[in-house]
Amino acid sequence: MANSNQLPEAPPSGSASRQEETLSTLSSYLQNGALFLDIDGTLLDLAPTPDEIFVPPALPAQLDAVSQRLGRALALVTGRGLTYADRLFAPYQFPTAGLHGAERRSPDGSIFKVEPTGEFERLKIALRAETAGWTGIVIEDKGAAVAAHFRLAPARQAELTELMQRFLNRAGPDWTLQHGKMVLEIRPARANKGDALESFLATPAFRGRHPIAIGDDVTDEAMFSMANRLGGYSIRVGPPSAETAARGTLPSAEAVREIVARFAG
Ligand SMILES: O=P(O)(O)OC[C@H]1O[C@H](O[C@H]2O[C@H](CO)[C@@H](O)[C@H](O)[C@H]2O)[C@H](O)[C@@H](O)[C@@H]1O
Ligand SMILES: [Mg+2]
Repeated sequence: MANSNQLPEAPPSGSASRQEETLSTLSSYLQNGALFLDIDGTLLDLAPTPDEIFVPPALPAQLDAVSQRLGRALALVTGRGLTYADRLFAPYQFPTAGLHGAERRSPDGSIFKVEPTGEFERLKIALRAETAGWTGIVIEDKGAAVAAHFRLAPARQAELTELMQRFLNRAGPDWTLQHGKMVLEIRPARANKGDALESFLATPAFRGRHPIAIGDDVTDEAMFSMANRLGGYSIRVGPPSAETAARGTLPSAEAVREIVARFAG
């Protein structure tokens, strides 16, 4: 799988009109839409490390207002763990898929979480120990997944990829290596963001609505394809890219937040 940072990008010409087209298509889909929102890089600006993200104070209530306008057909679909995602938008709680689709809180409030095995706990400790002297590498423990971030040490990408591949082999076939923005993650292989979107769409508040998936990274491609397949719309946040299943484009998380604020009323 290609690293999102290496995706070839389409020439910038015409990007303004593509954004206008995206906004007008989005507003028509929102009439009877169900929103599936990625968090990092889509709702929130990327930060140097996972815990340095900033949640604009107005955003949680605005998301709740949008959810209400959509008859509660709004879900967060993220690589973060479920508990972490909840903390970001407290006191509001949305239907959420965490760990790239492996964890879920369904609209009825029922929770499916993946508990890390003892062996996986030992693997995380070993990974931490092995990278302890690697200045700038940040290990993020997400329970049943673990991320190794190289945003602060980009020169280490190749050796970190090799190391994570070795740890993936040790973890076994129930896990997969997820590439992301300056990050490599070992995560449960059993689900992806597309599966999460499909299963939310089968629940009463979402059923019969047009799915709209908004994301910024490789992991969101599964959700873009699923939204397209189910008669919906998909938007990639970032510079226009030739290699995405997304049909629309928005330049930044700030642009997504502006739409959220406007639609919240
Ligand atoms: O699916 P998402 O909601 O976009 O989550 C994907 C990963 O996001 C986080 O990492 C990314 O954001 C960090 C904070 O801005 C940034 O420092 C890092 O370089 C990015 O890769 C998060 O830490 C991961 O657990 C998520 O899987
Ligand atoms: Mg993202």
